[in-house]
Amino acid sequence: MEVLSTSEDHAYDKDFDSRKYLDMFYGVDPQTQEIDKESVFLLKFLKNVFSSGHVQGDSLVEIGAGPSIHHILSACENFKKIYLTDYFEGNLQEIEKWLKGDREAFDWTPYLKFVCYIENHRSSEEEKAEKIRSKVSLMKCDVTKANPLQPNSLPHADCVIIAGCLICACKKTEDFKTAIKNIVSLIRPGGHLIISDYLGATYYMVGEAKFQLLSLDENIVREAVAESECEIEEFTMFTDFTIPEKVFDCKNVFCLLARKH
Ligand SMILES: C[S@@+](CC[C@H](N)C(=O)[O-])C[C@H]1O[C@@H](n2cnc3c(N)ncnc32)[C@H](O)[C@@H]1O
Repeated sequence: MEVLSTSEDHAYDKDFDSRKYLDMFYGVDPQTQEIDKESVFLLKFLKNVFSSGHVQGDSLVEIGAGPSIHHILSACENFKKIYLTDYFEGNLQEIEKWLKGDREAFDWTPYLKFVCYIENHRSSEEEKAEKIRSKVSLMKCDVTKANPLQPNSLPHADCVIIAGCLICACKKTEDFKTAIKNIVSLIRPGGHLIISDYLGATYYMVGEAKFQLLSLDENIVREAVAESECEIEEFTMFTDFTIPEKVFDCKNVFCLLARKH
């Protein structure tokens, strides 16, 4: 049975299967252990940002991290504390399994290996995993709230990452713009915002459940970032997808780095 969902009716609490999501979008061929081209694009972008030396500090917050840890594989070298946050408790529990070294946890080894390789082995896979385990705290979030971390709060962060979340959480362009303002309120002046998301996508599947997406274009993204007191420093796009259209009708994925005034 197909369930068509938006985050408005709390679809992510009801229908999102964290483990199925990981297996579908981040599982690798057991023989080759190769990660997909889109993840390669994103991890190289993040490696370049964090090895540049100008995006670092005390704390980094990832908003809407889902059940995944791969967006902080390079960032873990540059921050003392990292907060991985998501709307759905089940996603945080999935990350917790990995942090605790649970045998049932998703295996991020191919991603750790790849990032160590592109970073010229400045840390070993084990050292990187240990850094993440010692620095990460988990927290609930909701990008529709003026303080997305409510009822919690944190000192202003040096950097916030949000990837593949806003087109799931927002129904209209106006919601998208408001959500970006909410997220930017977590960043200190001069701190950085990293966004990665999809353009022109309208749905994706996790098992039998179908999730609606907000179809964005580049202009809306640029406008929303400009209206949130941030200036875009880098904007890059990837189009060579291998994901079947019946699973995810994505057209382009972008990554951007912006600095808060
Ligand atoms: C497609 S998943 C992306 C997860 C992860 N960032 C990744 O790239 O694999 C979308 C995520 O958005 C989260 N989400 C949905 N509505 C949200 C909201 N209002 N606030 C914060 N996160 C939300 C979901 O719980 C889910 O983890």
